[in-house]
Amino acid sequence: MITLALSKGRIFEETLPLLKAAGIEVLEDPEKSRKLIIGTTKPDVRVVLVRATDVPTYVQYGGADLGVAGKDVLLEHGGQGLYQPLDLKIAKCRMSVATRDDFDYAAAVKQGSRIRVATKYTSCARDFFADKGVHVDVIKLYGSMELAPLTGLADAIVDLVSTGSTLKANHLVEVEEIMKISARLVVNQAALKTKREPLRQIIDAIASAIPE
Ligand SMILES: Nc1ncnc2c1ncn2[C@@H]1O[C@H](COP(=O)(O)OP(=O)(O)OP(=O)(O)O)[C@@H](O)[C@H]1O
Ligand SMILES: O=P(O)(O)OC[C@H]1O[C@H](OP(=O)(O)OP(=O)(O)O)[C@H](O)[C@@H]1O
Repeated sequence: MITLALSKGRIFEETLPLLKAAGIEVLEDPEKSRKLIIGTTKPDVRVVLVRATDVPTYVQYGGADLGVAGKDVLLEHGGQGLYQPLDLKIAKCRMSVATRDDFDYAAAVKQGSRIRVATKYTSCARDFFADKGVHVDVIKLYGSMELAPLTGLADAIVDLVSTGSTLKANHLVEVEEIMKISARLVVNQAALKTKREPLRQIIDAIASAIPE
């Protein structure tokens, strides 16, 4: 049995066409069912539904043989025990710094002031500002980062941006891009040895279906 870990929502939706190219079709719609284990048209392949941030953990410890996770999630996890053979080029966005539109970020950075940064991505944020030589206090949040500068909790946030409409709706502006983000295929390193052939077949078929 091959177990694939996916998160509901955009990762699931955008992975479906890649799986289809590998001859794998999921038998149930996770938005309509409460099931966490879903069968596929391949009797020896099943999908487990986990939180996006839990995908690397499931694959690292062998709860799943492979999975799909955003680069953001993988960087925060650390990637230990994971083989990352493919950039799937799906769930594309960028990780950026954003502030209130009336906050002078350039001046704060230039003056060497200490900046308070709220984010779910504490490790990426720390690395980014350390490289720039900017002193920051990082505050860990689990969601609704946009609220932090509006309530005075922080001067800036590090969050994902795609169309920019979430920032705009909250009177925030993107002041610096940290990195481009897309989802990766991750594979358990031990499974790659014990289930070499079936995993190779899936990886190769997915590779040939990756969008340009
Ligand atoms: N607006 C976006 N556009 C494109 N891709 C995105 C966007 N937001 C997030 N992503 C990518 O999709 C992945 C999954 O995001 P999703 O919103 O489905 O889960 P989440 O709510 O962040 O996770 P969790 O449920 O663990 O909090 C992210 O890790 C990121 O790589
Ligand atoms: O630039 P935009 O196109 O507005 O996208 C950016 C938003 O997308 C993500 O949230 P998501 O929509 O996944 O909601 P979530 O908070 O449930 O993760 C991210 O956390 C931003 O808030």
